[in-house]
Amino acid sequence: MTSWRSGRGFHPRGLRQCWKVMISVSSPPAAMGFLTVSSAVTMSAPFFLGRVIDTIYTSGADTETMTSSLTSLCLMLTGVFLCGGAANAARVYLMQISGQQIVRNLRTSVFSSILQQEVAFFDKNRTGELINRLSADTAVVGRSITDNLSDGLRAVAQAAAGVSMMFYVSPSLASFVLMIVPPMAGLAVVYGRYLRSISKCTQEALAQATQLAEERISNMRTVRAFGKELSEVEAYTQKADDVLHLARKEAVMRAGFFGITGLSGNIMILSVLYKGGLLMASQHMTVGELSSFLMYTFWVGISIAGLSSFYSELMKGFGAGARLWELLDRKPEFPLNEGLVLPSDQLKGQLEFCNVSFAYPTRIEAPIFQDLSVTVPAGSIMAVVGSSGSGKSTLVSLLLRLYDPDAGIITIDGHNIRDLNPYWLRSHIGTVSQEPVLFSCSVRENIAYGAVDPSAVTTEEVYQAARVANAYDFVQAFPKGFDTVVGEKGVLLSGGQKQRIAIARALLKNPKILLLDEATSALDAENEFLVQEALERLMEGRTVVIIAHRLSTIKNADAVAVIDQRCVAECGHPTELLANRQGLFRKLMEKQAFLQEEQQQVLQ
Ligand SMILES: Nc1ncnc2c1ncn2[C@@H]1O[C@H](COP(=O)(O)OP(=O)(O)OP(=O)(O)O)[C@@H](O)[C@H]1O
Repeated sequence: MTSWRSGRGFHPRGLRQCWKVMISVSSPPAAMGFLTVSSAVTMSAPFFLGRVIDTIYTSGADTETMTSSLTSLCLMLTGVFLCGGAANAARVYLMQISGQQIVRNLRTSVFSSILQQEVAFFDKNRTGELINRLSADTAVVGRSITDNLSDGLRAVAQAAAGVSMMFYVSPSLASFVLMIVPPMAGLAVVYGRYLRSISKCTQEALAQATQLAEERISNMRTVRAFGKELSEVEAYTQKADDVLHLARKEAVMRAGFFGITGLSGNIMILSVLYKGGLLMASQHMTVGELSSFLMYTFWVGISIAGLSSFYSELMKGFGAGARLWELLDRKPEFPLNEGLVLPSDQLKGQLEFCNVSFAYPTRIEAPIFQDLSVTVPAGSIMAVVGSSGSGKSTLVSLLLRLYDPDAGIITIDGHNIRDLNPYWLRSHIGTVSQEPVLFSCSVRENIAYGAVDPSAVTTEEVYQAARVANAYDFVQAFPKGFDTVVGEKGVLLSGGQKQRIAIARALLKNPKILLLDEATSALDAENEFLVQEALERLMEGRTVVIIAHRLSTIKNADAVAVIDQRCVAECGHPTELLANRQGLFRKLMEKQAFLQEEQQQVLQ
């Protein structure tokens, strides 16, 4: 965990982001108006109340004059107070609404910023941490610049008005009493800095706890299978203890700070009574003026306490916000929607890797490819084979431009994919992975997800894609048909069913290029036949790169690329490669045939 002492002064980037968030909402100007009215009313009250007291004292025995002055003053004050109450209610309402708008804008900006980042960013940042930033950090920042801001501004306005009125009523008493303000302000700054750094550490500790919980809950089946529930609770408790430890430190500081501010407030009142009493005795102050002054002292004391709390909340927000500003300011390595857009109807789909070298950014010391070259002619099927970990899936990731090669280029119809608009590029590439990911929504929505604009997809188009993918019958057999919700990651479906929904999704996209990762896990004979048939229909008329695990798929390919030692070791028609007895492909196939034979024997 980072040290809580690491906090520094205001960061201009934080202030800039804060300002952007603030100006993204519309109601603050009106709220400011109501704030001014309600503060003016509140701060005029002590002055008029002093007048009422002086009226009572100076009218002597003339009860009639006193009654009429008192009545008119009280009626006027009631009217002013009513206006003040209404203005205050309007201020609170508008600030609450602005607050919610700010949190909403902050959340959508952070979510959008996360989704714009390149895939390598997600290799380095853990999901739980990002979710924590989106939910917890935005809430802390939002609270600190919204609910808190309204009360803080009110405190500023009231403290300023109160101090001015104190000088107006008695300049000498005001100068005496306000000597306490500079040391208190110094204390508040020190306290604020402490809070900001500790808040940053608290958010980091919370993020680690969320990360652990998120990972374990989403992989609950594994936790259960290994019987690790208790040890996982223990691990989570340790993370929660880290948060508690920081909260204790914050509580000690908070207690000290608020104890000192409370004491200072009382000392201020006592000083006013002492010095004011002396001024009254020397006829330099009336009883009404002393009463007004005392009330202003109260208000200023309350406002200063409000200001300290505003400042400390703001500092907590800055602490939590440090991680958010980083994310909001982060520019993705490659923008999603810039670059060349080719006429889609002229796209043929020829793929070429030219001397590609690549290492994952998180493991630059272990290159996956070195000078890898291979060509996939338009409309052909290229099967990619190789031992586990040789880089077959990496090849697919590079084609999708999830990562950029460190050297060499990848082209589509002769165009370097780095020059192409990534949205356009991906709209022409369909993928079906080994374990297709479905979202927790209906089958219909999952299939329509493949289209550029899912809302424009008709029911008939969804049905047609499902029919071609051999998914229509089993989906219709569900009680809610295509409206059946498939559960998180499609957990309510079997492996073969998920595959066929994913094929329907790819069909709806109608891509020119298809990247397939054949399922390694054995499906039952019927499912395998249905999936295979659906895949064959999907592949028709497209350029296909398939990470192949089955002999049948490999035999039907136009060419096979064998990946070994970080490059394409052999490439050619499967029968040609099989003919080479010393070849790598032949050895791989012999191994696979041997494994299949063993499998058959076990089944018999
Ligand atoms: N995101 C990543 N960050 C760092 N290294 C990775 C990442 N993804 C894969 N690797 C590493 O890259 C190498 C190639 O992985 P890849 O998944 O491409 O192999 P594969 O041939 O598809 O394997 P398999 O047949 O087992 O699926 C492996 O050593 C793997 O550990």
